[in-house]
Amino acid sequence: MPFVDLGDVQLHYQLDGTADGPPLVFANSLGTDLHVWDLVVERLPKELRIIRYDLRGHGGTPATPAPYSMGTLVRDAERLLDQLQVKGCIFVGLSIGGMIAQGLAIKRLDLMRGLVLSNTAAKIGTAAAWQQRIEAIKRDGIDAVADTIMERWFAPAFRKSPELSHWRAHLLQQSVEGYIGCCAAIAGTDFYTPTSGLRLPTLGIAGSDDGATPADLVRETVDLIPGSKFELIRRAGHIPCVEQPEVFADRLITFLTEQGHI
Ligand SMILES: O=C(O)CC1=CCC(=O)O1
Repeated sequence: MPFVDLGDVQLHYQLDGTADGPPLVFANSLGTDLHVWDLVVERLPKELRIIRYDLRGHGGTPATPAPYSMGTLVRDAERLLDQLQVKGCIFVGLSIGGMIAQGLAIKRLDLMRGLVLSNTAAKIGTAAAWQQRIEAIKRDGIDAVADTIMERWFAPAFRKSPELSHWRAHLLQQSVEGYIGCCAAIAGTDFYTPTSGLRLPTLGIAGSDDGATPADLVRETVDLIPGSKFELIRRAGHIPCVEQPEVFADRLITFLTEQGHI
């Protein structure tokens, strides 16, 4: 279980692949951890240096007191990459992880040679809706909103599969403090203007049945970056790396190949 010491928190990460290979970094979504990438990572070329980490208050990274700002979450990613001496990575972010990816590219373009923005946007939802979710969870726990979240995460067919209970339990394992801390960071983020100034190779990925960041919203953000590519994954909701890992890995490998990263 490797950690980097960020001062106020020990950030948990995992390495796969080849230590001196081209770096590929993954940031998870709200209510998940680095295992959300398991089914994709196992399909990727072993020559890559694959770095996955757990957002603050998720998985093996302890929670610090909520609320968090997006600046803090971006700094966590920045310090991880600096401490691991990563330069020229392709950074893959899912949902809030994709907001962190945008924030890091805006702040430290020198760390990156490409972005993969999966099921994310420059702005997700409204501050009022996130505040309502924070209050509901403080009052009744994550369990009270878990069924609604499953509808946002997964397409109807997947919701009938036995795997649903695994991902519901996965959500409930996350720290309440970490979860509401990250909700506050999303509530306070609008990257529309700075993201439209980004100039780097970008792949956007959306799910046809995404109940949290609909495909049109993802496309609107990805289109802010000139030359970006967009892929729609059918029969997938908000977490296509879990629902359609073969397709997700295939689209990612194609992008990595086009960029000369593998
Ligand atoms: O739980 C949701 O609504 C889905 C989501 C929004 C941001 C994120 O990371 O997950």
